[in-house]
Amino acid sequence: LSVLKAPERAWQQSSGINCSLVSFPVCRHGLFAVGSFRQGDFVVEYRGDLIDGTEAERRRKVYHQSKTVYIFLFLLSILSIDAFREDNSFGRLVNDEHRHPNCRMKRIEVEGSPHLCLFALKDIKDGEEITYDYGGGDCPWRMQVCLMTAQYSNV
Ligand SMILES: C[S@@+](CC[C@H](N)C(=O)[O-])C[C@H]1O[C@@H](n2cnc3c(N)ncnc32)[C@H](O)[C@@H]1O
Repeated sequence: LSVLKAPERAWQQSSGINCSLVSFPVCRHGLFAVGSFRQGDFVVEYRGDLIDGTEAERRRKVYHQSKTVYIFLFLLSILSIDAFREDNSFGRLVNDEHRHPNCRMKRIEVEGSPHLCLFALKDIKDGEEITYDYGGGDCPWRMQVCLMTAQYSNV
């Protein structure tokens, strides 16, 4: 495997996570704020294997479709974080919201290693779901929302 050097995680563990997990019937889990965040705050890291584009492509081919969604490409797809593993980290459980996300994914460098982290785009209240825009690509659940909206608009 062409897995790159494992990122330094100590800083994340010491930063405290003010989030909790909630389960849904449709999309399984989501992450919710425990306490509030201010605009610009660090919220959670998207943790997983740091891999290169070739390895990401290889994994896409061998994974079940439900797992490929955890491969987050960045730096023009040169690198990826693959969060397929159920490791009790919270970042991998954040759901997509392309219209009104409250967080944004940013790449930061820690001691020379890239990390993907969610930062608050606006103030987030206690109990609010943490979301970000997954970006382009096929997201079937977005289509379902559109269909529901279309049905309502015909009423
Ligand atoms: C990175 S995971 C997010 C966490 C996921 N809900 C879970 O329980 O593991 C991405 C998957 O979550 C689901 N998902 C994410 N955003 C969603 C949304 N807005 N509506 C419905 N399902 C969503 C989809 O099944 C998607 O493949």
